[in-house]
Amino acid sequence: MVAIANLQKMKKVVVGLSGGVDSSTAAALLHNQGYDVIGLTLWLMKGKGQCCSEGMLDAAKICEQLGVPHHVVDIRDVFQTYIVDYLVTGYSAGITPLPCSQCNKSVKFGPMLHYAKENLDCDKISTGHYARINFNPDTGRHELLRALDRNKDQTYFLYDLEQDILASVIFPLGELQKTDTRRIAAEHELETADKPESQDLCLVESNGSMRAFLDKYLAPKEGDIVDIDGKILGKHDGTHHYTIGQRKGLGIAAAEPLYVISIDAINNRVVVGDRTKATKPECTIHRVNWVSIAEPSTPIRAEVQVRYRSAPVPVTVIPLEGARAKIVFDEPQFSITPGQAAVWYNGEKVLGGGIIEQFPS
Ligand SMILES: Nc1ncnc2c1ncn2[C@@H]1O[C@H](COP(=O)(O)OP(=O)(O)OP(=O)(O)O)[C@@H](O)[C@H]1O
Repeated sequence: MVAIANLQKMKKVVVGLSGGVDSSTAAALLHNQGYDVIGLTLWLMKGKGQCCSEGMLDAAKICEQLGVPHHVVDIRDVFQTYIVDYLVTGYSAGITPLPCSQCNKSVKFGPMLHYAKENLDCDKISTGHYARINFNPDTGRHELLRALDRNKDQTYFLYDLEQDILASVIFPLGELQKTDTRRIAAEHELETADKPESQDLCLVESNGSMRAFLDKYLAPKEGDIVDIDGKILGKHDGTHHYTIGQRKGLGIAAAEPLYVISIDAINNRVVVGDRTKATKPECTIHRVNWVSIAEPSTPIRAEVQVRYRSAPVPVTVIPLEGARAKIVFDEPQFSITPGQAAVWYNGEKVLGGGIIEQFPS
């Protein structure tokens, strides 16, 4: 009897439902596999209104279709602190923060697992992310691997998940192509089967643009656009409207294309220069999380991605004290942006990642 009770407990899973096709299909697949599925929708954004309630309603419909319970948890305050405040503080300090990895760690997976354990006596959670997890018995670590659908792979946003979370997560879509997901959703006649893709950044989706979102929190503040020698070339209306490597929207006529090469929020200046000035041979990383391997004691070779859609490039990663690392690129790289994540891989395996630090001025 004890063994059967344990088996039943093992099979329970809380599935994070956004109301989109990916999480709906993840729930349907787990339900088919005999899991005792419980749907959970996190209410994330303040003032988002209809868009959020549509997601919750669609999630509720999926749970009704599958005949499983649906819970909604209000964590708008957590989202406000970890995402909205984080973005506003970061942009005002002259960096370009990446909210998604932070959202996954602190807003989604952490609170979901906490709620599942505390309220539902359940220690497994699942989402519709495209990624894979493999337990390596030799190292005792849960490895994070790229999705088989490389175009949908979301490991860049998941590098910050720690071992205790990875041990509790199931990614049912990691081995599927997106076309398979749509087909399975249609076969199950899921309400969400034909729902359009959501945008990469939910805040942008609900505000029209990142600029519109930031303008709600940060007042315009006119300042100078200067070259590397401090010569004034134009005016800007707030350093938070700019990002490293940006070329469009500078409003400066010049013989050669100019790019943002640094953002000096303290002196309210945006510094521009030609493309060569926007390349860097190395950068330092903080808040490093080693994922599939333990922190090494010596430098390692890897391929790093410095933006979600950027191609991985060969590097040496040098571990530093205090959850930091230095990355030395084999070839200098364009547009290394403080605040964005650098995630390093060995083939399909995520070795580690962290946040790019500001460059010394
Ligand atoms: N508000 C939410 N509540 C619970 N889980 C969520 C929520 N938003 C996202 N998730 C989970 O995180 C996963 C990835 O979210 P993302 O925002 O990247 O959406 P997506 O890839 O378009 O997936 P979907 O099609 O399910 O919306 C979702 O598949 C879902 O499992």
